[in-house]
Amino acid sequence: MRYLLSAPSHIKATIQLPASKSISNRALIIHALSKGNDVLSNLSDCDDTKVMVKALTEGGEVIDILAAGTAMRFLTAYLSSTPGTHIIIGTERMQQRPIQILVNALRELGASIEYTRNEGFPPLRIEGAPLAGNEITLKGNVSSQYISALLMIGPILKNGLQLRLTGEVVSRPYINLTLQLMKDFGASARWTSDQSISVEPQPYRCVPFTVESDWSAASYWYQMAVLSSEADIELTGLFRHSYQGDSRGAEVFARLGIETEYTEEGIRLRKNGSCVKRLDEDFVDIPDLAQTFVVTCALLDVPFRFTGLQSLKIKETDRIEALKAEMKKLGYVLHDEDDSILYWNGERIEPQACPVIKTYEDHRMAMAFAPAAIHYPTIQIDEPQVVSKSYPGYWDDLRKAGFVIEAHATETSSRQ
Ligand SMILES: O=C(O)C1=C[C@@H](OP(=O)(O)O)[C@@H](O)[C@H](O)C1
Ligand SMILES: C=C(OP(=O)(O)O)C(=O)O
Repeated sequence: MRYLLSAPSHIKATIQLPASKSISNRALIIHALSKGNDVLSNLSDCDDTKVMVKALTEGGEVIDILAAGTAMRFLTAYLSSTPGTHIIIGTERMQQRPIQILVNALRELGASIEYTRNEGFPPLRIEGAPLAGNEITLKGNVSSQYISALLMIGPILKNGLQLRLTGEVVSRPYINLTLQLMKDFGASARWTSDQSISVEPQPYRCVPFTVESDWSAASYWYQMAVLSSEADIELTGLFRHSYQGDSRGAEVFARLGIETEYTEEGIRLRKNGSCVKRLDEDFVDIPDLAQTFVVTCALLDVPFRFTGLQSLKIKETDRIEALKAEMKKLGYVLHDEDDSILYWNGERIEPQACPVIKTYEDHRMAMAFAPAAIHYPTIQIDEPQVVSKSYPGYWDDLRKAGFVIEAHATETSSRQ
């Protein structure tokens, strides 16, 4: 299936954003480890959280986490440290996303984990048992999810846990998010230096907890606000003092002319028309916003150089290659360097007359390219259902904001 999108001439909407999947999935693991009955409110209803809920409530010998990186990594640590034998599987892409750094660290703690297919990649066969804590050294420059996964089991390990991270730590705000949630649930965990974290062997306490809305999802609404000639958008469920690193998106969008006003319910976006001439930004802390800003800057005709993108190659798809290929369809020639930098100096070619944007089973390709309909009225988004990984209501929310969405069957979808 494909969606042909027609954007409204001006956007006025109040949108209840989905809950953060990163917070939901951490709260679920910690809640399971705290063995209490307190309620988690506003859990996400996205695919990545649904698979986590199912794994923790139904268990079962084979656990399929589909495309959820957080579920794969967090459950690997959780299942290793709790009794029971499980095989954890995922999509074809998940079988190409590395997990060796986490598996090796868990094995050092005494975990019993086997690769059932390819060394270093899921699926995994895990025999869970209580683990004893230790001091572990691991790479911090591949995925922060390995570190978050280990940290969350830290309080239940006999001697707690000391982690020493090597290399440039990527996605550091996600590690801080983990530490913050652990503290909210009564754990004692903290950075002891720039590259070391210590967790005390002190059990979690179960507390009622409300999940904040998703700041990564908010970024697509900022994008619509900045690309459209007039916009009045309110996003509800975001907190003024957010735990989420992607709330920094508000500061970056301020440089493109969007002001953020905090309200009782969330935030309101206003255009002020002042925009930088070029944007240079390091994305090492905010990798999930890279697609949003690549599409936005190009369409605003703002040349850019984005660094710190080294984790993009191992996400839902190789996002560096996907961005280059799909932006070319819209007439923008992007360049990459060292697998970690994307830049655009203003180079243009003739855009395709009716571009069909491939989404590569990556929700963020669909969500970041949809706002481009404001400038490209013939744009189509292929396999739009991919958004359910983090934001199942995305297309309904676009309709609410005045977009008209026409579904077209494609050969593959009409055969299904
Ligand atoms: O811990 C998390 O919730 C996440 C960490 C980041 O991954 P990496 O640490 O692999 O960069 C981010 O891209 C992902 O969407 C969610
Ligand atoms: C990278 C992402 O997710 P994950 O790694 O959890 O699959 C994402 O949501 O952009």
